[in-house]
Amino acid sequence: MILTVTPNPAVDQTIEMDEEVQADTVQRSTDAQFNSGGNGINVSQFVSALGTETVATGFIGGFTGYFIEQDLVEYDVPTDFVEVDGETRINTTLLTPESEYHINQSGPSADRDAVDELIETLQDHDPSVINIGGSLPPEMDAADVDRIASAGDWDTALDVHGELMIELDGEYEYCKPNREELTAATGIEVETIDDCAEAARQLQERGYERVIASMGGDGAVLVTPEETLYAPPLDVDVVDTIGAGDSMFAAVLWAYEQGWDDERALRAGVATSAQLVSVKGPSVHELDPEATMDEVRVWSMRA
Ligand SMILES: Nc1ncnc2c1ncn2[C@@H]1O[C@H](COP(=O)(O)OP(=O)(O)O)[C@@H](O)[C@H]1O
Ligand SMILES: O=P(O)(O)OC[C@H]1O[C@](O)(COP(=O)(O)O)[C@@H](O)[C@@H]1O
Repeated sequence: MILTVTPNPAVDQTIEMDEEVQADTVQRSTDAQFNSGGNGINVSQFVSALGTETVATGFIGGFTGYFIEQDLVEYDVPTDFVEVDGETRINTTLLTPESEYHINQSGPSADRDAVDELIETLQDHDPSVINIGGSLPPEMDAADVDRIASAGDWDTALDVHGELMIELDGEYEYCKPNREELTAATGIEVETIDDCAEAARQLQERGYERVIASMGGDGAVLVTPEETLYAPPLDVDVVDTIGAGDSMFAAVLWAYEQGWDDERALRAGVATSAQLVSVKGPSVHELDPEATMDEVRVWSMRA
């Protein structure tokens, strides 16, 4: 079972406007919606859409935390969050004709006792894989992440900020940095596929067994202990790329969970993310990588 840990979940509020933002005047939105968010939660939604068992955990609080629990019922995602004081954050995205504005709150604190309670929750579920995704709340640090990863007989998959990736001391089975995270973790400006492979290999040397490094519309590189693979994206009409990386990671973990090899896991990740970017928003109830994964081309790169 793939269990996800979202240390700092969010209610994502998306507001659309048909004009640019101006100071000192009241403006009106044309559309607005709320979704539950945070990388781990997104991964659980995609794992569920792939038809596999999952549980979403992490820290929640207040009415916004309640919203997330209720919203996940809609997606058939069982939850087992640890409650903390304060309100789960609201992250606001403002879409105007010319620009996107993002304001992410810091969220309520999670102290050592809360992390201990979370570890007990994970142990009760006995997952085969845990996915830890997104930023850390106030008071939680890299040592807490190492502690969670080593508290059970599970594989740990990470999708956290690049700066945090290099503060960790534990051994991790999977990570999925995007371009910015690769640069933050290694200092390498990722422009070419070779840059991406080099940055991913450097991360692997720091204790990440398999690195799934994604480059948006330029595809993805998978570095394993044996080889380096590259796959370009599928040629699809892109509606938006919200949740692309989370859908890719969910599918790769899902594929490994089924015993698939590296090449098939990468194909599944590329096919699933292509399906997601072809529809509006990150909310899907069903994903079917097997319908298109044979169209994904995979090259072996020289190590
Ligand atoms: N414009 C695009 N066209 C086709 N596929 C895309 C596009 N953007 C993203 N993808 C797919 O989603 C994967 C993850 O996207 P990326 O933007 O790198 O992740 P993140 O959301 O973590 O930043 C890519 O490797 C690719 O397979
Ligand atoms: O934890 P952070 O870095 O503040 O980011 C949280 C935000 O990232 C998201 O998980 C989206 O992730 P992506 O930017 O990778 O698509 C939102 O749902 C959430 O509001």
